[in-house]
Amino acid sequence: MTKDQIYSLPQRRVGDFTFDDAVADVFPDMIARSVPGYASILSMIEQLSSRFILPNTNVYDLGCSLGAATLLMQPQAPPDCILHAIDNAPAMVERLRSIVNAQPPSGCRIQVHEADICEFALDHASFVVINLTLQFVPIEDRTALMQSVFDALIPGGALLLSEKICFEDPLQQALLTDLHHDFKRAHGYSDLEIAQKRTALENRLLPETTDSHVARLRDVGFGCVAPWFQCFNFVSVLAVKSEQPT
Ligand SMILES: C[S@@+](CC[C@H](N)C(=O)[O-])C[C@H]1O[C@@H](n2cnc3c(N)ncnc32)[C@H](O)[C@@H]1O
Ligand SMILES: O=C(O)C(=O)C[C@]1(C(=O)O)C=C[C@@H](O)C=C1
Repeated sequence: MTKDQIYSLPQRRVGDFTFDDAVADVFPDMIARSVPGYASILSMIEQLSSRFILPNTNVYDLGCSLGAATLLMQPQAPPDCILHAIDNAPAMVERLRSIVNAQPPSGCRIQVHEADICEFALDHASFVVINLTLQFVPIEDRTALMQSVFDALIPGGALLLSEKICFEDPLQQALLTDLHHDFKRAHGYSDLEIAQKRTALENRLLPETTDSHVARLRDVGFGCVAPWFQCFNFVSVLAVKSEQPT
């Protein structure tokens, strides 16, 4: 795994964070050392996919990057499912296509799409994952996207949403941010790397509170909305569409 050193040298002007070739090359290392609980979330996506994915349905990984979640879900999916892995970063899509093409043919089909998840038509889905990606979608577009996920799900289908979050209480915000930075330091990032990446993400990654996410998911129609995981300022929520229309 190539080590993430993108922010290790001082930059005169830190530009906005983008999912370009440099990031895609180091992404597995970057995300593992930046998101506390990332491995646990992935492992639960694998477990949840075996429960929720049903035969002859679509499964979506929205903002799939290099397909970490997609590749864990594939063995859980019956062969007549189609697993759609969608990302709008060419650097991610190109690498994921090579990874998928290098796999021995087995399990359900994976279709990799280079597309904006806000414009992609979703249909007949049993399980949808949006892992650390809604945070990069403009806030004003998030409800429409969650509505399109809800509308595409079959009754009993589920959405797994993981996000970096913020807090209304300034003391909680400061403490959890500090703990996140301690986590990064403990995983080898310097204060310079932490500070420069923070600047790069400032206008790109717009976190909301857990309450805002839960309220939005309820508003678009989910009958059961269950935050099931939190580590510092990262949360994962499972939302299930009721079997009966409400
Ligand atoms: C933090 S990464 C997601 C990590 C990945 N889901 C995982 O579990 O490893 C965010 C990804 O979302 C993609 N992305 C951001 N906005 C998007 C959009 N509007 N449409 C499609 N992909 C988007 C980025 O290109 C990036 O690959
Ligand atoms: O490094 C951070 O502070 C993060 O917020 C981590 C985060 C994310 O949550 O998406 C940011 C950018 C990279 O895609 C990987 C992880």
